[in-house]
Amino acid sequence: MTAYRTEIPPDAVAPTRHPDAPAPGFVLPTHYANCFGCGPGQPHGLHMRIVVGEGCDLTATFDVTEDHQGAPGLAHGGLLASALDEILGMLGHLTRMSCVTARLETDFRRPVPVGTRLYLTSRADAVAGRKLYASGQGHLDAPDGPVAVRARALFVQVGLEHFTENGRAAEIDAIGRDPSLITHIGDYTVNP
Ligand SMILES: CCCCC/C=C\C/C=C\C/C=C\C/C=C\CCCC(=O)SCCNC(=O)CCNC(=O)[C@H](O)C(C)(C)COP(=O)(O)OP(=O)(O)OC[C@H]1O[C@@H](n2cnc3c(N)ncnc32)[C@H](O)[C@@H]1OP(=O)(O)O
Repeated sequence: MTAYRTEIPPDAVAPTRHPDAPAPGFVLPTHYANCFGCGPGQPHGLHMRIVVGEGCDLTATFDVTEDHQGAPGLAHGGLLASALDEILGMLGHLTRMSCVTARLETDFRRPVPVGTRLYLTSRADAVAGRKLYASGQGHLDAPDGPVAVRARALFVQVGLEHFTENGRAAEIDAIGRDPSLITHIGDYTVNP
């Protein structure tokens, strides 16, 4: 079995913000209405609202509630990793790469109490062919608050067939009936 790593390879280049990437301040639309991370149609989801930054970077806030507990009054680590996965994966909107998470490394540096507002950031660090390397973190209660969680990730660009060939037929068929359930990379209105 391959021992995978997330180190940026020597042939990687700096990520390029696509000329048609949304402007700083733009709130990215959900990529799938039933996504656990950002979908409005997902009652148990995180409902993250992700905002485009000045470079190849994004920000979001995430309010930790009693629904997110792992230990009494503290956030579940896997759930915090999910929030980071979401804001990292959405970087593909800036580089115009439709990606899935191949690897996600998370450091939990401080406990995150219920009632915390986490200020999340992500940025694209490098691109090597289909591979997008990214990093992100979550600050406690203020954009410059203490770092509670941080992550490094590798995303791999995939075609539409990744979803159509692997997703359950019921959900794929539902998109066929209602294409507004998904937003493809680049398929949004910047100035509605
Ligand atoms: C009609 C329906 C359409 C629906 C579409 C709707 C929306 C989607 C569009 C955009 C998404 C937008 C935003 C995303 C927002 C949120 C983020 C959430 C994202 C997720 O939550 S997504 C779920 C979890 N995710 C998976 O479910 C992936 C399962 N997985 C696979 O599907 C394959 O594993 C895949 C595709 C990753 C690779 O497979 P593959 O066959 O295409 O390519 P291959 O294996 O050759 O890897 C290529 C190069 O990556 C290196 N590599 C691969 N894996 C590595 C690892 N772990 N560590 C280090 N390096 C790794 C290789 O070493 C090689 O490197 P090299 O080229 O240098 O040799």
